[in-house]
Amino acid sequence: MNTIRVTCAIILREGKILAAQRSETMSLPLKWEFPGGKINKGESEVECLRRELLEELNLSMLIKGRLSNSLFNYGDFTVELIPFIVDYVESEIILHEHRQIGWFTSFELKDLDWAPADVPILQEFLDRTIKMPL
Ligand SMILES: Nc1nc2c([nH]c(=O)n2[C@H]2C[C@H](O)[C@@H](COP(=O)(O)OP(=O)(O)OP(=O)(O)O)O2)c(=O)[nH]1
Repeated sequence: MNTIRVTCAIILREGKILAAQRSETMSLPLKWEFPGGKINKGESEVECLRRELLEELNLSMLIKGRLSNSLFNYGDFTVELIPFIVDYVESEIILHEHRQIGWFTSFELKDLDWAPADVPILQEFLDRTIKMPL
């Protein structure tokens, strides 16, 4: 089975978390996700995340930690989603691909319609923030 490796960022800013909604024309249309993207050949996970955040949102980042990878089989392919927790670095966010972004509390995040591969990651993140609030 074809597995694609995808990094993504849980971006924190003053107790809120950035989530991005995929556009109508992307795969998984209108699903919410953590921004990021596919790892290119020869690229490290961190290099990939840095590049994708700049390309998609014009955003710089400061890595704080990681969560567990999530494997999800979408039928034609499997995604291995590789999540990092990052601090927001002041910059003007410019949307290049997404329909919209929002800053949400942990509580609000649960109500979004997530890409399936994100669900275990969101759960692990929420479990952590209950033990150690943002
Ligand atoms: N960036 C990102 N992608 C995710 C998440 N959850 C999830 O299932 N995905 C999937 C969607 C895509 O199939 C793939 C990421 O690809 P991408 O964002 O670099 O590329 P793309 O939308 O152009 O994908 P595609 O049109 O080539 O299918 O991982 C997530 O939280 N963030």
